[in-house]
Amino acid sequence: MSDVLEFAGVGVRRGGNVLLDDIDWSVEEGERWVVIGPNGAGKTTLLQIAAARIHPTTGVAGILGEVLGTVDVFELRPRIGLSSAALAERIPPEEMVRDVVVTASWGVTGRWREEYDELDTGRAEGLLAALGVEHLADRRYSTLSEGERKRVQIARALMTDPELMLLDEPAAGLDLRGREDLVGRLSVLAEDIESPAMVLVTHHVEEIPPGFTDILMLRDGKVVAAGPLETTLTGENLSAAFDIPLVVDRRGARWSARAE
Ligand SMILES: Nc1ncnc2c1ncn2[C@@H]1O[C@H](COP(=O)(O)OP(=O)(O)OP(=O)(O)O)[C@@H](O)[C@H]1O
Repeated sequence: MSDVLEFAGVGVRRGGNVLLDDIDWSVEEGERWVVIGPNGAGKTTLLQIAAARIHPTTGVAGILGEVLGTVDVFELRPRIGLSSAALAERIPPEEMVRDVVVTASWGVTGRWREEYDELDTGRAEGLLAALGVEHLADRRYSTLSEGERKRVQIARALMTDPELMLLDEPAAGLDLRGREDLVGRLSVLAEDIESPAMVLVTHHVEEIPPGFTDILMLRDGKVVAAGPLETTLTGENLSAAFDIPLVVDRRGARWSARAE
């Protein structure tokens, strides 16, 4: 079994809808994957399985050497760092930024009566510094800009020193400067061999940080293409994923796409 993720025939159904259909996918240690596809393709559903938040209806999902359904998810989840809009919505607006990060070590959002030792608080502050937002540690989360919030969410996802890092549309809602700043920071993380395996969901190839290695393209819950970025991120594959003729360009380690 693959070290990080090993999906075999994974499918998800809700009511009469097929959200994911027969997905085979494996992620090895050290890999950094982009998951791309149009609205409704199944990207978030796929990430929710990888995060051990939902179970597949069919097939087998291996996560960090365990098989989902045969393992206590509460032991598995701290090994996975997750940053998503759904998780961000659960952060209490009045929470102090430092606490938004430190509470990840208990797997909760919202500080209550837990005791955190200096080591935890020190780690949270170090992660805020690594993301360039240490000066915001004593601010309330609700007072941050969207770009600042995104960076705090990533610091939180790293708090438990995860073996797998999942980022669902981290650049959504950011302006150009915010996007470029975030892409640069994610690139530093991606190029660090100490970083966990990473999976980043996006709609835009412009948001792929340098250092990412592979891409999975989804459409209508199915895999259109999967493999190394250099050979898989082609106009032909992206056109098939988005169902319009697209041209893909690469300049250095950055990608762009436009209609043909
Ligand atoms: N509980 C549910 N019941 C029925 N359909 C659902 C349910 N949850 C999601 N879906 C549908 O499944 C499809 C895939 O959803 P998902 O959120 O995984 O797509 P996505 O690729 O992340 O989309 P987006 O890019 O818009 O965020 C969508 O058509 C969505 O409406």
